[in-house]
Amino acid sequence: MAEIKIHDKTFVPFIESKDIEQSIERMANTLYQEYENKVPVFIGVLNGVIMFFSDFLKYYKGDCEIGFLQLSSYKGIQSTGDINLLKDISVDITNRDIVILEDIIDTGNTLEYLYKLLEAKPVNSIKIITLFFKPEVYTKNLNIDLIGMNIPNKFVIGYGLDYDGLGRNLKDLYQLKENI
Ligand SMILES: O=P(O)(O)OC[C@H]1O[C@H](OP(=O)(O)OP(=O)(O)O)[C@H](O)[C@@H]1O
Ligand code: HPA
Repeated sequence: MAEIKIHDKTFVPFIESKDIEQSIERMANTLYQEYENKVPVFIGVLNGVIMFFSDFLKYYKGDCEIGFLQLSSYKGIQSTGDINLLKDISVDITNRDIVILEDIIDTGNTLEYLYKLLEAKPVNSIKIITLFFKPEVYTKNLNIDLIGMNIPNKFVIGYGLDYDGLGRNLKDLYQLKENI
């Protein structure tokens, strides 16, 4: 894996896809044990979740349904703190057991918005899971039910995550070089 340049920034290899997938397999098995006799609805938070969502489903052994919503708040490598709901939840979740899948929880601003959005919905239960988590910068007290990997506070791209629109199609995760 070599360094790559995207827009004005250089990124270095950080986590290989095979290690990411191992972590996802563990997450899928953990959830399967919890929902064995239920049919959960997995809701992906677009856009960043695309690869995680798809790989997670491949490893999940039970019956499940899916849906999506789309939120956006980043400009460059910074959270604007201003969350835009670009697409509301695409399926009826009334009385359902829902699991929200996030690709990354960083400041927690998006998670806080999600909690407020979901509070108003008549669901049976809610779990929030994330593939990547940055514990050093997470500022909220909100519960995260399952975390795939803790990562340091450095901007990452690849495996669905972007820097100003680019980099989502990289299969491995890369880290901003200037921060090292
Ligand atoms: O914890 P936070 O600091 O709020 O960051 C996490 C959020 O940021 C990214 O979304 P983004 O707004 O970049 O939209 P995208 O998924 O379309 O890239 C990511 O997919 C999370 O939803
Ligand atoms: N990379 C890409 N998108 C993000 C990040 C990150 O490190 N944190 C929050 N959204």
